[in-house]
Amino acid sequence: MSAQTRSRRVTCADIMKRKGGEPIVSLTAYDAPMASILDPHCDFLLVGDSVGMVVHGLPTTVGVTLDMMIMHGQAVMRGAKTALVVVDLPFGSYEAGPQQAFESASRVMMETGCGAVKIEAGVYTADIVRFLTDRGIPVMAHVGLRPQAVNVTGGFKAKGRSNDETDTVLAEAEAAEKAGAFAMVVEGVDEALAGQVTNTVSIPTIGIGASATCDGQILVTPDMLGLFDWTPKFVRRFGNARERIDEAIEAYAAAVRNRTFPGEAEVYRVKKD
Ligand SMILES: Nc1nc(=O)c2c([nH]1)NC[C@@H]1CN(c3ccc(C(=O)N[C@@H](CCC(=O)O)C(=O)O)cc3)CN21
Ligand SMILES: CC(C)C(=O)C(=O)O
Ligand SMILES: [Mg+2]
Repeated sequence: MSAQTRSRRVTCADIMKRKGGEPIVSLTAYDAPMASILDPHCDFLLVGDSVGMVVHGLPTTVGVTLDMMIMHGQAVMRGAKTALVVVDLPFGSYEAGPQQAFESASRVMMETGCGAVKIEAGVYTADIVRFLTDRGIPVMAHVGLRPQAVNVTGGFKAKGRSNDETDTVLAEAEAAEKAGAFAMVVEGVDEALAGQVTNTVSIPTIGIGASATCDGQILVTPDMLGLFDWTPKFVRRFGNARERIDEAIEAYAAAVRNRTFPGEAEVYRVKKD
């Protein structure tokens, strides 16, 4: 199913079928109006825990709560008509084990109506992925650079710098696939390693900073729109939202100051009865 011609919502099975086929297009979404703009262009929308950084101004994703994810998930579901919606499980809501993960993931599914959840997968999360999948919750894994582990890894560093690191990422990917994940995000890994992961697993890989070897791509929407000054290596700015917004605000401020706003067309002249 290609974008724009869809008569029903994209499913996890649709995404799985795209392995090795037409690249999967995805972006992050956090609110209803933006979701409605992204929807016709994307196969799936991710309600990423990056919301903490790009919407709430937190320094990392570690402070994001399950309630925040549910509230943004609900908003995105109201705007996204046909794209699959995937919601990130935030830090602290699944790592304790399958039971905790099921409680969090089932709340997300029930309260938002989204189609799948995503977890940052270490090898240890295989049990969690299996437990959720067996009980009706589709899981997207997230391997490589795992932002929720920033306090252990000491920074957002690309993976693949040593054989050890390469083996770990491959092991994470294979564990997630075997445990029943329907797709996986591969973040911040060396191009050769991304190709190795994509060739090894039978489920689609969605890259972010992981080269064109992946089966699809994702970016943080405000990054690709050019809303921020920061540009890590993997981001391409497809727009210049910051300048466009700045121009509009500047024009508004000038119009207020010189009293040309509100103008003739923008005032109420109501008849008295
Ligand atoms: N706005 C935003 N965009 C993202 O892509 C994003 C978030 N927030 N928050 C959650 C994670 C964190 N991510 C990040 C954050 C920083 C770098 C970064 O600074 N990378 C450097 C160093 C890379 C290296 O030396 O290995 C770079 O220059 O790319 C990478 C990924 C990706 N995710
Ligand atoms: C960068 C993507 C994959 C993500 O996990 C997020 O936006 O939180
Ligand atoms: Mg995330």
